[in-house]
Amino acid sequence: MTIRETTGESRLRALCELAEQVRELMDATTLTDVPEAELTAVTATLTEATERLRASARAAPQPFEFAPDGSLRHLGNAVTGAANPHALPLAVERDGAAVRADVRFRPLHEGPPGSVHGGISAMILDHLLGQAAAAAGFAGMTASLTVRYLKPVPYGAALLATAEHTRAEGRKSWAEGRISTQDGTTLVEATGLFITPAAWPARPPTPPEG
Ligand SMILES: CCCCCCCC(=O)SCCNC(=O)CCNC(=O)[C@H](O)C(C)(C)COP(=O)(O)OP(=O)(O)OC[C@H]1O[C@@H](n2cnc3c(N)ncnc32)[C@H](O)[C@@H]1OP(=O)(O)O
Repeated sequence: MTIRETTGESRLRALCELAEQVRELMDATTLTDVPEAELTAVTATLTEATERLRASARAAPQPFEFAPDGSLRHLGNAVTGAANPHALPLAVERDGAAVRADVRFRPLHEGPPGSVHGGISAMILDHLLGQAAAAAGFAGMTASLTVRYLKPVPYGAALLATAEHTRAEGRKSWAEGRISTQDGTTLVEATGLFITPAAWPARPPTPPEG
């Protein structure tokens, strides 16, 4: 894992604003019902905007880096990274070896008509379980993830995702978590095995919040 010094905060803010606008664009694209000519015109505008962004490009998304307050962050992460339009972004809060995040999926995440794609739920839980393991001091890579889909996950509703570290054995560590409604009904639950690669330090740096 390469950790670099803080990038210019003003530029990063602009990058995060761009990513947020792209999320808005993705939502609008998913739901738009404008006439075909308008679709064609917007596509031309976006093609031009895409080329402007590609005028200068990095080889990889924003890396792990230290924020001005000293915390570690990963703005390029697909789940939590504010500079990555793919991310919700999930804002993860930590309480000891447990973590929680408010989640509101969007029509963009549709799998079966009217509900969220199972792979999207699994991605959120994978990340959250990984953060729970890391919060307990056992940061690692997902070796396996078992997901049980109990009820369809709606989009548009305020949901809660929680996870906690359960046990560790050498470099292996286990966590479990779930996505629930605000009234506590579990919709999806998961257990995961995380392995700290032998090459990593024994107790790697605390992972970024959110
Ligand atoms: C901090 C923010 C949270 C981030 C959360 C998001 C996490 C992710 O999405 S990570 C991305 C997805 N995961 C990956 O890409 C992982 C790819 N796999 C790997 O890199 C490696 O296989 C890795 C690191 C998991 C294990 O490799 P390595 O350390 O060489 O394992 P190895 O030495 O062979 O085995 C160690 C132990 O784990 C066990 N093990 C290894 N792989 C697995 C597996 N897939 N399933 C079950 N057990 C396994 C072995 O049997 C062994 O057990 P024991 O010690 O009891 O004999």
